[in-house]
Formats: sequence, C-alpha cells, structure tokens
Amino acid sequence: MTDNRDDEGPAQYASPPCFMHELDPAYQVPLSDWSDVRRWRKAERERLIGARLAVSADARAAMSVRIAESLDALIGDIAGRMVSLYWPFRGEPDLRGWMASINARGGRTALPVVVEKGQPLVFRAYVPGDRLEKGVWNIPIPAEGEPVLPDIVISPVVGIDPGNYRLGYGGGFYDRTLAALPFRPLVIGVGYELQRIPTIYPQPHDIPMSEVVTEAAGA
Ligand SMILES: Nc1nc2c(c(=O)[nH]1)N(C=O)[C@@H](CNc1ccc(C(=O)N[C@@H](CCC(=O)O)C(=O)O)cc1)CN2
Ligand SMILES: Nc1ncnc2c1ncn2[C@@H]1O[C@H](COP(=O)(O)OP(=O)(O)OP(=O)(O)O)[C@@H](O)[C@H]1O
Repeated sequence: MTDNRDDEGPAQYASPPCFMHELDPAYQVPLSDWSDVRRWRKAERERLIGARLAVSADARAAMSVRIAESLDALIGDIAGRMVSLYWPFRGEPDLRGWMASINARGGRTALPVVVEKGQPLVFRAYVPGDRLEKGVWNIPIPAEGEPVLPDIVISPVVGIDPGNYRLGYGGGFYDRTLAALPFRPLVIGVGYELQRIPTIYPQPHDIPMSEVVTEAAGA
C-alpha cells in the first residue's frame, strides 16, 4: 500500500488491542478454531483432573455425600425412575452409596458401557453387588445387565461452564449418546465447585445438561 507509512509515527493497527482481560480477569480470548479448542480442552482436562486428585480422599468423600443429598432434593420421589450413574475413577464423586439407596427406595439403576470408541454409550441395568467385568479403559461394567434407557442420566464432569456445558474425558460419549436417545432424559452433571470454569468453548456437537449439582448448598 502506498499510504502505509511504517517509518512515520506510532504504528497503526487494523483493530485496537483488546483490554477486556483488565476489566474481567476471567475473560478469555474467544477460540474460534476447533483445533485450537481441542488443544485447549486437552490441557484444561489435565489441569482439572489434577486439581480434583489434589483434594484429599476424605474431603472428596464428604463432598460426594453433599452431592447425593442435593440430587435427592432435586429429583424428589425416585420410585419407578431408571437412573444411570457411573463407576467412579480419577477422583470423580463416589455416588455408589446413593446408587444402593435408589434401589432401596424402589428406583432402578444402570451403568454406562463403551461399546466402541466413536459410538454412543449403552446403559446396562446394575444393582450394587451385581457382577462386574473390565470394559474399555479398564472401567468396570456390568457383566450381564440388560440394556435399558435411563430417564435420568447422572453425568460426571471434568469441567462445567455457566451454560451447563460439560467438559468430559474427550471421547464425546455423552454428547453422542444424548443425540442418539429416542427421548431427552433429565441430565444432571455432577462435580465439585473447583471444576467450574468460565467457558468450555461450546461447539455444535456439545449438548448442555439440564442441571448441575456440586457440593455447594442450594442445588
Ligand atoms: N466414571 C466414568 N465412567 C464413564 C465415563 C465417565 O466420564 N466417567 N464416560 C463418559 O464419557 C464413559 C467413558 N469415557 C471415557 C472417555 C475417554 C477416556 C480416556 O481415557 N481417553 C483417553 C484419550 C481419549 C482420546 O482423545 O481419544 C485418555 O485420556 O488417555 C476414558 C473414558 C463411560 N464411562
Ligand atoms: N453427536 C456427535 N456425533 C459425532 N461426533 C461427536 C458427537 N459428539 C461429540 N463428537 C466428537 O467427539 C469428540 C470429543 O468431543 P468432546 O471434546 O466434546 O468430548 P467430551 O464431552 O469431553 O468427552 P466425554 O463425553 O467422553 O466425557 C469430538 O471430536 C467430537 O466431534
């Protein structure tokens, strides 16, 4: 360009620099490219799983009890409901005691099974004490439970944002599963307050959860 006088006076930019982070420290530059988002999600997963595992097992157990109480307050009468839970790993809230109490109150429970990477999960009926076997990534799965469709899905989060968007382990399983179910169940994300983040940079495939429950009061 002929009128571009780089050698005269202060440089001119096409747009001013953004100082939003000085007004709001939580503000992050939007990531628009999926490969940037994927890289960011990978690093954020590692950070959040590390932060969760840094909390003592006793503190996590106490938070799990609070989460179970809030789930009961949110759901109400559980009799006749089919609830999918999960076998906890990497410091996820341990809701196995609550799973037993659902069955004691006339509800039914199931666990997710990875049939194949890149495919939706299936849910198999499971009652505490039923036989388990090792599934993909060595996650325990029911050895012989019948396939079921849950009307309540309890989904453990790695990260959670204010739009109820969930960051998981990166397999895309819950999003694929919810997209494939014949009806939309009540989806409740569970995690700890430390897993709240300003955004997960939601993408078209990300499906927000109906509710989020943590150890904080007032679910
Ligand atoms: N307790 C529990 N069980 C669950 C889930 C969960 O979030 N929690 N799932 C919820 O979906 C499914 C399993 N999802 C998983 C997805 C990825 C990895 C995993 O280890 N992935 C690799 C890298 C993945 C990739 O990028 O391809 C890794 O981290 O090394 C593990 C479990 C079903 N069972
Ligand atoms: N409904 C879908 N159909 C096809 N691909 C999908 C669908 N949902 C997610 N994916 C793909 O799955 C991959 C992982 O997605 P994402 O980063 O959202 O995983 P995640 O929610 O953290 O993992 P998970 O649910 O297993 O805990 C992405 O490549 C995404 O495109």
